[in-house]
Amino acid sequence: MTSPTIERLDAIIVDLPTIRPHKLAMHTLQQQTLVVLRLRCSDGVEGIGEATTIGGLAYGYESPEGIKANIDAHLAPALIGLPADNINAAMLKLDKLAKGNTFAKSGIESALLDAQGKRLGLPVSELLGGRVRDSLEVAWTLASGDTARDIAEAEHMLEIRRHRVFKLKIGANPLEQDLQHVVAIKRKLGERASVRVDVNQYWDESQAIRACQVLGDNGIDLIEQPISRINRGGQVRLNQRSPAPIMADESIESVEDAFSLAASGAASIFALKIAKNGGPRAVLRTAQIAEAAGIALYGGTMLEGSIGTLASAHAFLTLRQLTWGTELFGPLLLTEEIVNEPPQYHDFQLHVPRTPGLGLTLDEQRLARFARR
Ligand SMILES: O=C(O)C[C@H]1C=CC(=O)O1
Ligand SMILES: [Mn+2]
Repeated sequence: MTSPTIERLDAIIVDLPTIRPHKLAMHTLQQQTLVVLRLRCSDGVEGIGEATTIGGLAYGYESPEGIKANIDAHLAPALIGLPADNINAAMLKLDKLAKGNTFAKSGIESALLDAQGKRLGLPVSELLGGRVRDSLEVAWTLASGDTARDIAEAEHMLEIRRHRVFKLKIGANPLEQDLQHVVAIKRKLGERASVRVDVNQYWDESQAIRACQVLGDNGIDLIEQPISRINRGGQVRLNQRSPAPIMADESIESVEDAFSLAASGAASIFALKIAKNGGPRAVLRTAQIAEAAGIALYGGTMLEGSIGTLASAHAFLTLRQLTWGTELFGPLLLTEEIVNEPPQYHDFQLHVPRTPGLGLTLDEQRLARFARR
């Protein structure tokens, strides 16, 4: 049997409004920009993928415009004519051709898996070896910038049984103000919710030493990326002395970073992100490193829309342990949807049906409406 070949790969930049401003230490999102990938194959099958980052170049080394330019000029031409059903061979060729570019590679790997799943009638989770769960706990990020508004938002999420785990974005304000904000929210929610913080690298070690102590003493369950990814020694020391566990996020820009962090003992939890590792298969390599090192796992997001969220979810469904759940809420932050099958969130979980591929089809009209011209 001859293999179908890859005929075309298009990268489309899509701008979608958010339900409210989303304040991170380095950037406030007023809208989110997705890069949607369409991979067309000679057997008529189309795979879709997504390569999305946060805040242009404020968060990571790739911007939406850069992702598209590199795909158009370098990655797409290298894929044309390759067998569409050999994902190992296609990704190997891209790894030889391009250093880094994990966001672009993640979108492409997702699209290849989606196409292969549709071709074989199998969900992506089954292509990845099989799921061990059908749904994932999903945390919500409180990032309105206002304590009272964040508390009201959390109460509403508990009431409608959508989220009971909350991640607070801090780091941009003076330290004392941030600590008061977090402690006030935890006091109000009490044992009804797990409250965690993400500092997005904004503290230095001297601030983090005290802040981690205060947060741990006040019932905060997890502290994400308190200091710079560059300060490896500081991360190791904090991981040893913080009463609340430390999670690595920005520190992981590749599977190799994950190995090096595990070897130096710099975190007890890893945030898994397909975009940072180079795709749903690549992120499972980081998960395996963590498992071997006794590091716990959390399913992270780059605030992707439905395509990137489902690509992540299919990988996370296959994990042996996912102690800290996920934050796959990206589609819920957007006011508009570009797929025909919006992801299903209820009872604190994202539920992933066993439909072929990622289980999504593009809503062509809405895609055309929001695509950047
Ligand atoms: O983890 C990050 O740093 C990025 C992202 C994930 C959730 C959220 O609100 O922002
Ligand atoms: Mn983070």
